[in-house]
Amino acid sequence: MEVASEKIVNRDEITDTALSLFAGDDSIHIPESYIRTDEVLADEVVGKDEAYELPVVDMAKLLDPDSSAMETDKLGSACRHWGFFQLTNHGVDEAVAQLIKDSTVEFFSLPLDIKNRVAVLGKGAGLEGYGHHYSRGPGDKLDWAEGLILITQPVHERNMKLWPTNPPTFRDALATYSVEMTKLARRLLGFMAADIGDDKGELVEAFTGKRQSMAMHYYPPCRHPDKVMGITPHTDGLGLTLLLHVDDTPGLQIKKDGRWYPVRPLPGAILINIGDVLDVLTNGAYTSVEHRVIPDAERGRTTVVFVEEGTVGEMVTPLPGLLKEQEPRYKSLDIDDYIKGILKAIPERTRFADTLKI
Ligand SMILES: O=C(O)CCC(=O)C(=O)O
Ligand SMILES: [Fe+2]
Repeated sequence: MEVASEKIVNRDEITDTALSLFAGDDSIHIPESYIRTDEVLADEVVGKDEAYELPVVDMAKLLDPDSSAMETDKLGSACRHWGFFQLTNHGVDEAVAQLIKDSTVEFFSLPLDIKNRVAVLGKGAGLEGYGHHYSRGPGDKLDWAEGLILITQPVHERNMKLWPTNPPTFRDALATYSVEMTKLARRLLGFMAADIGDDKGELVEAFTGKRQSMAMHYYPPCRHPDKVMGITPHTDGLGLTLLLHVDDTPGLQIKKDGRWYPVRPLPGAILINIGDVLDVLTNGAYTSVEHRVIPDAERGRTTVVFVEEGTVGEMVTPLPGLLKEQEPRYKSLDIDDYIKGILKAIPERTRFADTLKI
């Protein structure tokens, strides 16, 4: 992402000390830079004595003419009220999903010097590569995780110096998985379009041929999960996010009405969440949801996240077709300026899309 080279977002490298810490070395105290107890405990986590259900959408029911309308309503309701859902029967090629899962696990288990061959290139050099997740205030706090972020589409924007060659399957896994996710996103967007009343294909068009990126995360277990954050609370700044759980370790929490709801990964499901840009494209009908990760006390957790951008031409804007019957709730902005805006907003922990609200 060329525009990402603005000197504003920082990703710290993973050091030997960080890895020993993550490996649970008792002789190392958790450094202050990882301690965020106040923030972790600030808002209530729903659970223990309260039953709750989070949205699940079934792709097989969306595709079946007998159940499609009802399931589309369910999809719409999840996108409007929760901004996320777990998608079952999604039809993703199992071998392709397995390849990216295995390659990711293998990558994170490699010695640090090999992983650091694709390390983040340092302050101001862009968001891609292996390292800590980008720092999102307060101060210089670090997330309890290793991450690898890469642009996957368009092909000419791939930064091959940062695409791991170890394990040898990784590059192929990334390329084939991104194709598979593109197909799935297309399909889902078609049902979202039906739900919001976009009968001109504008929503699918907005995502066709646009930039895509992937983030692989490994959240090591932490014996003090009330002290550290696996990923700082945020909304996804771009369009649509599709998340694959590599294991069944819990950790992701979704915020609704001021409380955190832990997600229990459904075996084989893909988790979908609405990013800020999709909120804008739907003129505020869909909600981008705040989420965070708290590491598990016992088990590591690995995820593979695919993100797709969406624009009308080059613009982040409500879909023109929707504005025939609705007043715009967001101003329009060129995607390059929008990305500059979100990069500036990341360390400030603000949601740049809010500045476009009318
Ligand atoms: O790994 C997860 O559960 C969440 C990752 C995430 O929020 C992101 O990559 O934006
Ligand atoms: Fe996210």
